Amino acid sequence: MKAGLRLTDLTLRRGQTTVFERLDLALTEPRVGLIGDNGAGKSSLLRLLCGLEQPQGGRVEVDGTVVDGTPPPPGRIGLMFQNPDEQIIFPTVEEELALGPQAAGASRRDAKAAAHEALRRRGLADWAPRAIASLSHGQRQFVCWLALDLAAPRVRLLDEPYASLDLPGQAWLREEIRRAPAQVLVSSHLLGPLRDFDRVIWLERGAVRADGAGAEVCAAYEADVARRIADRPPC
Ligand SMILES: Nc1ncnc2c1ncn2[C@@H]1O[C@H](COP(=O)(O)OP(=O)(O)OP(=O)(O)O)[C@@H](O)[C@H]1O
Repeated sequence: MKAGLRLTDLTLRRGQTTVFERLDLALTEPRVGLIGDNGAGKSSLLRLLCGLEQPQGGRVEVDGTVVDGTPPPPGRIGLMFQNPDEQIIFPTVEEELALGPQAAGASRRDAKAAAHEALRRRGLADWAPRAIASLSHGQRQFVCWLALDLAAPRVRLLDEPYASLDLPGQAWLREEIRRAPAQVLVSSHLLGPLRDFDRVIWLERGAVRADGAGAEVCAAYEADVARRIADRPPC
């Protein structure tokens, strides 16, 4: 079984909108960035990879197994949602963080202990009993990352993980991603954290516009955006 992600001849339509038409991609690098304008297809790609969306044509494979809509086994692939409220299901931080270890077979007690330890190591021990409803949007994003980290899937998909993080939070998450023992795909409008990735894919209306080293692809996208802004007719 070959480790990695593969999309073959993939077509996705939503109503009248064709999101992807016969897209082919093979992703084996440990860090892959996804960039592009709103609506380019970044979230759709991540949702296809974890089976939340089914294509009309083609195939999605994770580590050689076809994604067919049945839930993946614990430990294979996990998604950090763009909106934390779509991901978080429990009312308190410790319950949410205990979910991954429990799904992997830990007892309730051990899962809670793992949740507490993960928080303690990050200087957040007092978060354990907190109600999710009492956290800010950015703090909920922390919880989503920690939940994914405790679930420890081999592949981690992060959809706009920096969207609500302050500057210290962005630096914290960059470091967490750098150290994660997993393949990580990050969709982001914030380009800084992706520049040192081995591979960044620029999606444009569901097609690959550029694919290569992070620094080059991010610079090409920025130059294109600058051109488009310069070409805009004055208001
Ligand atoms: N629930 C939906 N129903 C119908 N069309 C949708 C839906 N969600 C997204 N789309 C369409 O699918 C296409 C891809 O959207 P997607 O959310 O994957 O883009 P994105 O690159 O993640 O955008 P953003 O940067 O705004 O998050 C767009 O044309 C969008 O309008």
